[in-house]
Amino acid sequence: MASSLSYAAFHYGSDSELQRVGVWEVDTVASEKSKYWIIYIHGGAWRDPRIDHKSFIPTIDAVISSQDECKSSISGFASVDYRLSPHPGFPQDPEGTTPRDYRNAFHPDHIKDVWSALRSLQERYAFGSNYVLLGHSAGATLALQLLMGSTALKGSAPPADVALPAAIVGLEGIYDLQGLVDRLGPEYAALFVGAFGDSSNWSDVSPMKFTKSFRSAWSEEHLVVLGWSPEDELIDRPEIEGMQKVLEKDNVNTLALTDLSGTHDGMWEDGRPFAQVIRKTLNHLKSSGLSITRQSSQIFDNDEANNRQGRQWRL
Ligand SMILES: N[C@@H](CC(=O)c1ccccc1NC=O)C(=O)O
Repeated sequence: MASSLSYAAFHYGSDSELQRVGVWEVDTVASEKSKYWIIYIHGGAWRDPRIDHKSFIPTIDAVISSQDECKSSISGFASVDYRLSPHPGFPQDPEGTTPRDYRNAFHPDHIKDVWSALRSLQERYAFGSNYVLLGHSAGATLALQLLMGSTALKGSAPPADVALPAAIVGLEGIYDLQGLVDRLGPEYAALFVGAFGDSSNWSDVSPMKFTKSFRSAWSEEHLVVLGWSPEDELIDRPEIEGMQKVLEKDNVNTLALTDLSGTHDGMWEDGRPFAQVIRKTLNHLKSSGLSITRQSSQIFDNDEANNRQGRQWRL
């Protein structure tokens, strides 16, 4: 399992204990063009201290224990931690907490950390753009924010020396903060205020509200995969379909996989649903001529309304 791979964690910054990445090497010597690193950004609404880089382990296990030959296209796995905002359910005593352990991040700290983590990984392993970047929930927001450049960095220029990925995979992603609050209720606003301040700041950080082109920063070889499960009790279908429309308007190669199974957090806890998405993404990258493909399932075999009962996250 992941324990059969060599694991190491290193820090890419010194302000916070959370400025670290975990790395599981598979075959990092071969730098063949056809091999990819698989890099994960966890979710937890920018604030949940219970979710960290190790939440990627079940997915790694599911990939390496499968018989699928996609394993031979993987150089290694990495999973990014980043500074978190305060969580009201897990208050910290500012007096008794060291600055390194104090969770008081505020936008753009989270996305700046993701850029720094990628730079550090690229310096160490020299994989350039040969990587697939997956993000779950708030991690999917962060992954797509890389394509938004200075808009998602409060006006600062993104680092010029960091290569963008060959593919971005958004899983159960948050793409429009205001839209989620409007559709699903004011509890969602509480998740976003701690990270971004009041709603006047939300459109700049919401990928679905990006007014420039998602294609302009990106090379010819590129792909966005949007994964979603109808059993997700926290993020609804319009969130994924809305993002898909924006990407397609910008002529981004987009693959929507809306028939995954599992609940919002159950998917990474299980690992197999995300492993399946990784397999499909690698196969898609390998297949020639990345033409725009749609694979959205139109089959509503789950009663979404039932799954929406008690839309409540665990505090
Ligand atoms: N467990 C989180 C909530 C959370 O992660 C979440 C809730 C609703 C919609 C998306 C969420 N996470 C995305 O990263 C918390 O307690 O803050």
